Amino acid sequence: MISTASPARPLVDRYGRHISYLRISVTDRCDFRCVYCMAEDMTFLPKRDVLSFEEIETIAGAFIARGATRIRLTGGEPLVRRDIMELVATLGARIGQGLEELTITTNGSQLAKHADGLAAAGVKRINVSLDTLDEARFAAITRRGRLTEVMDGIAAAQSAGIAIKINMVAMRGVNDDEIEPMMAWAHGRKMGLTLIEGMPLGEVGIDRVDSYLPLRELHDQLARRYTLEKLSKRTGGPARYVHVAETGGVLGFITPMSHNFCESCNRVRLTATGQLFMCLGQDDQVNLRDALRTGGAEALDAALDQAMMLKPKGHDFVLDRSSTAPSVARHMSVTGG
Ligand SMILES: Nc1nc2c(ncn2[C@@H]2O[C@H](COP(=O)(O)OP(=O)(O)OP(=O)(O)O)[C@@H](O)[C@H]2O)c(=O)[nH]1
Ligand SMILES: C[S@@+](CC[C@H](N)C(=O)[O-])C[C@H]1O[C@@H](n2cnc3c(N)ncnc32)[C@H](O)[C@@H]1O
Ligand code: SF4
Ligand code: SF4
Repeated sequence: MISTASPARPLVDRYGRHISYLRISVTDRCDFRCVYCMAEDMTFLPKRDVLSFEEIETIAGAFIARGATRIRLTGGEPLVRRDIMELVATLGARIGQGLEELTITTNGSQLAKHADGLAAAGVKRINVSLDTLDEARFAAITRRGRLTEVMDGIAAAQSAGIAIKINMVAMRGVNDDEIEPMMAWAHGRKMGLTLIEGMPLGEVGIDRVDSYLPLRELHDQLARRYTLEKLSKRTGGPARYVHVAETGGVLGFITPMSHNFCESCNRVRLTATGQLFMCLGQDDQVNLRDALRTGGAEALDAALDQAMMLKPKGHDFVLDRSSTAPSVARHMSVTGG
């Protein structure tokens, strides 16, 4: 059951930033092992510690009561969690009752079977992660995935009327030769494309320094070949968008490494086991599962206040040869990106 008992006090951190966006990692498990996200051998969170759907709904309800208007389900791969559509349906029922948007970030592998259910629950747009259009390269980057399944998933979501943004982690020497083809492909199918700079989280399968591609540089290169018109459009996320006159599509840039966007941060992240991380790039956390299990709605509300006091100003990502360890030890799959 979703709690509505909390007082309607907005969530504002020490720096005056309003937190209106909750990202929920429903599982840290995944059917892929993308080289920039996970290691080949991963130790996952113990299943017994994972929040039940009822607990996730209660926590989501507490956020909505405190002014959160957007929820994104992520992971790991959110669509591999058993019975995930039950959670999607319950959260979707909150749309229009405080919640303005429910969405999901997915690798697309299970999308074909869930696209209609997502649309029926009120999901209007989703982000699908795809770094290449080449089958062999796709298999190498994901270490597991089959490109045709993702393509089928994308087609099913489009048929269900869901708008799609493609997320592509841009990596020098891995997929940088595919940026223009990916843009033509996505824009030709009425999908947005957002390029992402790799972030140093967790020990993984690539050399992050060698593969780092500064997107400012890339933007300037593209600007010599295309007419890039800056858009004021913001989704509440860190991406900056341009309209590409030649393709008629939208291109986004997420640049945590080359341009820090933390001053306008509006989000926090709940892990599958109920830890609330206040920043993707820091370790500050509050245990909402313990608060909920031991103290109920009141303790949960107090834990949200504590979280606002602990939210850091921003990340301290470092990417150079002098720092061999990743800036943050946990993998992206724990907090869901
Ligand atoms: N550093 C940083 N990166 C983020 C943040 N939010 C999302 N990202 C990264 O952006 C990439 C795309 O994330 P998505 O889950 O698709 O979300 P989004 O692009 O914020 O989605 P929109 O709501 O459509 O703007 C991932 O690699 C995330 O790790 C953030 O607050 N800080
Ligand atoms: C962690 S995944 C979780 C959701 C889903 N499994 C997917 O891949 O879309 C969320 C996003 O984070 C991105 N990501 C993962 N590791 C990253 C890293 N180290 N740096 C930048 N983006 C990363 C992925 O490409 C994906 O777009
Ligand atoms: S990026 Fe997404 S699909 Fe790839 S390993 Fe991480 S969680 Fe799985
Ligand atoms: S790095 Fe942290 S503070 Fe910066 S935008 Fe991301 S979550 Fe917010």
